[in-house]
Amino acid sequence: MSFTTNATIASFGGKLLKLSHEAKSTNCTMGLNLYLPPQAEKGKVPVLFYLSGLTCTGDNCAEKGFFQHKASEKGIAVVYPDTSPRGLNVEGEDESYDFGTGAGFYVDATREPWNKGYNMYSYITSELPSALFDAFSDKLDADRVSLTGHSMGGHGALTIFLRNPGKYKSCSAFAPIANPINAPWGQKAFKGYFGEEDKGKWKEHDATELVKKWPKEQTLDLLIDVGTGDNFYKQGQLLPENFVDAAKEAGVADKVKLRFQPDYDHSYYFMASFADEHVEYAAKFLEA
Ligand SMILES: N[C@@H](CCC(=O)N[C@@H](CS)C(=O)NCC(=O)O)C(=O)O
Repeated sequence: MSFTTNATIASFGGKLLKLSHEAKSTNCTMGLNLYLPPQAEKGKVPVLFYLSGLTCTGDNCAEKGFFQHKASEKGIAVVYPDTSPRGLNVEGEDESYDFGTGAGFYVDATREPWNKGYNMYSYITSELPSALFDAFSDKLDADRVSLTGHSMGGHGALTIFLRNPGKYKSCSAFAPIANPINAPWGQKAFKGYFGEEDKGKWKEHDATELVKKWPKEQTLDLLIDVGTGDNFYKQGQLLPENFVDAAKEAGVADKVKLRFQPDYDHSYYFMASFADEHVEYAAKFLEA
């Protein structure tokens, strides 16, 4: 599947490409940003997927997350996908900021009418990477891929990583929704996309539930930052302690690092402040 390049922007010595493509899984045209560091001019570079939070497109982090700074130095490409399908005209998709448009929650909906295109799990784990590694086969290394993300995207990064042991080199998260089945944002989304009957399905996309199933023989190394001034943390939307407690109970918490960063809020000032460290962290595993 080919991409249209809508803009090419110089950034930290590399190029930020504003791309769009027709996606089958989401049933619409999807926009995204791809940052190619200068090293991609000479050969394949590893790839870091940054999954965004509620209301975002691929632009928010590309413009103000400052991941390109360290990615350029380390020679890592960064993919900034969108957060949902757009313009499907599903009734109710634009009624609230935390469900529907901009709020795909990185799941494949099973409930009508959302299953017509709210399939962000398949899009992020399969269709988008296949299309990118095909179209940029001389620049992107399909065997070295890591995940990071913020809030709903932190939930996406953690759950996609935990559901696919061995597929990704590393995972980190900023203020992730770490136990969505026990938080208002997650409950609203899972009720809408899966319905209320099958709570087993909810658990399949809950990081705190998934970590209990992580294979003990495989080291679980995660970096999670949460700001103490984050109102969504204070409101119980994120619940990172539940995740760490579950990892401890499952005996896999040795390398799960949860850091509370004093005073930081939920905004991109927070991501920009720690972006270098998260790229540095991914670089270790990506051998970049
Ligand atoms: N609009 C929501 C907040 C949504 C929100 O904070 N979204 C975060 C991700 S969960 C974000 O990154 N927003 C876009 C931005 O700050 O650029 C509200 O008013 O409560």
